[in-house]
Amino acid sequence: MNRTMQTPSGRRRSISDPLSVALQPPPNESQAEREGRLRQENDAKKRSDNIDKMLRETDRRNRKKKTIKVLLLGQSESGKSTTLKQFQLLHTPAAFNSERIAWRFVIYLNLLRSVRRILDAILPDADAGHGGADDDEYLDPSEAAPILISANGHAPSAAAARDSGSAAHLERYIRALSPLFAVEARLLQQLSDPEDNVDKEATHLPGQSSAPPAMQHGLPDAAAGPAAYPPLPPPPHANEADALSRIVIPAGSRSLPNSPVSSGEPTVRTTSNWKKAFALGKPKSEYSGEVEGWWADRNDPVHTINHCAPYISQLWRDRLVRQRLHEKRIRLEESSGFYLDEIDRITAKMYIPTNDDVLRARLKTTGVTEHSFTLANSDFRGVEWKIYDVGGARHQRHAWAPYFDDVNAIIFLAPISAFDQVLAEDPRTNRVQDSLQLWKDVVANKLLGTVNIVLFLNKCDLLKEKLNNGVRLRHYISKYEGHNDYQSVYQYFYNKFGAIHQQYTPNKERELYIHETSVIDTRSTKTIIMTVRDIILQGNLRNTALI
Ligand SMILES: Nc1nc2c(ncn2[C@@H]2O[C@H](COP(=O)(O)OP(=O)(O)OP(=O)(O)O)[C@@H](O)[C@H]2O)c(=O)[nH]1
Ligand SMILES: [Mg+2]
Repeated sequence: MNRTMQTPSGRRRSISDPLSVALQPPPNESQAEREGRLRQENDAKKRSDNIDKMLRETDRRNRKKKTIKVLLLGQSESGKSTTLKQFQLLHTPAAFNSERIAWRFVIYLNLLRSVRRILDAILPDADAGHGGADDDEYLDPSEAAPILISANGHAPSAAAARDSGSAAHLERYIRALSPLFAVEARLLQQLSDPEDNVDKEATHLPGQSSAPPAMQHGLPDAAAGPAAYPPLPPPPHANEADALSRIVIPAGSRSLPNSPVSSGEPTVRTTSNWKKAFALGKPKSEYSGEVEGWWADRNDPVHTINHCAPYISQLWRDRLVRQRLHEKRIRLEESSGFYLDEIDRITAKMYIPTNDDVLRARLKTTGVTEHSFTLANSDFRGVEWKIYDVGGARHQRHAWAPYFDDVNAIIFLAPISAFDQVLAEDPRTNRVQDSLQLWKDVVANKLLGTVNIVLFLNKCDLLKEKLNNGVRLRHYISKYEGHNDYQSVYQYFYNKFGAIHQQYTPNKERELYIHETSVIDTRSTKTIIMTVRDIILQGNLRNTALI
């Protein structure tokens, strides 16, 4: 049976333990020896306690300073910035709210881009420039891939558009909406960084025209269209026409004024303080940071946009326009920054973007954006998170590598709805193919061998919609032999991305976490972000042997 003894530190030790035996006082210890020994033992205990305290303190300080760096990767339009917005909404809602009003301008630009896409499509003889050939959407990189959906090999029928009555009818929209081009040019100029915008081309705006004054204000020419078509609505506030731009499109014109950026996509350098520049006025509410009063400013773009709203609305609902878009296989509903179904709300004078509006706004990233936060209610209080959002277009990817050195986790976004689309920067490359290649490069990277990787198979909402609309995966991926329903297609992509990781990762121990996401959906994304946060934290702590 083991006996026990009490040490000076109060711990009980078994005397069968050799250390305990060695610590036992000599059997014939004198009183003086005993006092000396106890003094020594007490001193040793004090030193030991001090070391324990220092270690605890160092541990606490280390934890406090611990930073977890997460890199968002994926091709352009995969949803990286949208994911970052979701992190902001969850962790720094006050900052998100204070920036809300600045997004109004990006949303206007997105709306105007949709209008431009439609007008481009309905221009008289717009097919002429294409020589009436088969679909060649992918031949012109300036044709934004996310909007133009891949061809199915049939030449579009332009019979209806060649009808002269319908052409005149469609032309009237172009004239009625021409004031919007000046607004678009002005907003793009304000938002874009001229040094940074590689897409930039000369702004080309027609000068004053000899068109009748009514047309100069974008008012419809009632006599121009055949009676079979409903007349365009009268301007809602004719007295505001003065504030409208004077850019006009001459009748019969075959081109629109160029967008100041060739891709028509607003881009902003991440270092530029565009949100502040567009914040306008002083915040009114401490909670929302929302401001009021811009509608009193006659120069605010809302006046022109609001004035043109009924025409935009009619354009979007027009049977002939829809037919033209259908012939050209343009599905604006599936494109980024689509607001045409909510024109009245978006163009209202006192419009303030909702969370969903901000999440759906499209602003291409150049450079790198950093977002930091600490978790307030967590066992791991004091851990600082830094999320890095990068540009995903090909010419932006060189900026990723410097972050590989000390990143702790990667969230890779692959928009699997894009199986029928091509890259805007390279119209010969299918977007899912590009995602798979990029994924392979990331998972095979040796520098990232110990980094936690989370994969978001994103834009699942659009994937569902696309498959429901009858778009067939087999048409674009000939090897696919499964059914064309959502579950089968999702599983196919799940397996494909998973297999690449398994095959190419330099770290066979690494666990891969795959999530089915639609990152514009706040509720589901919030849950996913919280799960991912815990996975990353635990993985990282395990790596650094903190637990
Ligand atoms: N319907 C739908 N739209 C999405 C989803 N994720 C992102 N989007 C939209 O797609 C567009 C592009 O998303 P971004 O987050 O800007 O893409 P990005 O990866 O940051 O693109 P770059 O900055 O060019 O690298 C935005 O208009 C988003 O609102 C999604 O899951 N579903
Ligand atoms: Mg981005």
